Amino acid sequence: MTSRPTPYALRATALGKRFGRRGAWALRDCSFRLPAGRVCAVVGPNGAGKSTLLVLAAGLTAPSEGDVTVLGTDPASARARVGYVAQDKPLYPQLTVAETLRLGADLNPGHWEPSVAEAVVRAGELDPGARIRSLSGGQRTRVALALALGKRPELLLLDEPMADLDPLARHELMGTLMAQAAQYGTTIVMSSHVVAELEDSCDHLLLVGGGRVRLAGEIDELIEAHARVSASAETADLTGHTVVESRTTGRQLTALIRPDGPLPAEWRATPPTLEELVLAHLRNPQAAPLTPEEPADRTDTTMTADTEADTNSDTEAAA
Ligand SMILES: Nc1ncnc2c1ncn2[C@@H]1O[C@H](COP(=O)(O)OP(=O)(O)OP(=O)(O)O)[C@@H](O)[C@H]1O
Repeated sequence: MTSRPTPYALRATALGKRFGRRGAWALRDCSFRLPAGRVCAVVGPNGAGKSTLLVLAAGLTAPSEGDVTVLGTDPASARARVGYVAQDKPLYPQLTVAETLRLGADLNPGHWEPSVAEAVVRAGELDPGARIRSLSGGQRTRVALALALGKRPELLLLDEPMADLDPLARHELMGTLMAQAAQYGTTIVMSSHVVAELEDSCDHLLLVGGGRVRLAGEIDELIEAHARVSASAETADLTGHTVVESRTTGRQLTALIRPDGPLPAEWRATPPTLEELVLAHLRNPQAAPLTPEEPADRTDTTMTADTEADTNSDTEAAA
């Protein structure tokens, strides 16, 4: 299988999903572009639409409106090149660990790397003969990640992958994911509620709130676009700047803003941490979103004819 490099691993345009004809929108008017090779954090409150976005990207459900392009093609055609680990890590409980990995090999002919999957399982000291039903939640997560990584995907979609792992396992598996991204240029998209944990490993952010994208872009650029300021409440005037959050305590005004030009020298301004940036936007859902402009060219649809849908795509259980 050959394909020309695609500039975007994921691209959503006015993407929306509602469950049932009269159901509420789980995701709406969602537009963003994720360049290939990035490690992207998807954050947002419970029910924000993070899992829905990943399910749409994995091609397991169809959008109600708009569209999503995965590795330059439609999600169903990209499935053989995508690893997806769902939040509840579905696996076959009656299979052993070794049988599960063999199933991964059977479902991914031509692009299965047994040594990668086996190394992930071995690092958790899992008995290959143990049945999945006998494993703890964290151990199942490890097997699900082994399946996804063994597939040597170009894009990994991980829904809260670290949620039930102990701190050591988190550290070790995050290291494995980062090594995979660095060595093979794998794009990783992972949802998480632990923002502080993402700061060192992720370079791109998607903040979803109320079913919409609130922040999207490179983390460095998003941080650079904001400032934490403190100034005299009597004289400071925030007019003209985009105010995400502001608070007055006594004579002191503190705010998180998106400056529109140079700030007065007497203001104290520091860049926010990723956690401060995310929390300020979550606390203030009315704050103006910051997402990249849509470029004029749409150069991500560059697949060659030999990248047709792979009919050997995996089952939901072993995706
Ligand atoms: N299969 C479904 N049928 C009906 N409603 C659904 C379905 N899946 C999700 N929803 C609804 O869509 C909205 C977004 O849910 P989603 O699971 O995408 O949020 P999330 O950001 O992943 O939340 P969490 O952080 O709690 O995992 C919620 O209101 C949820 O109830």
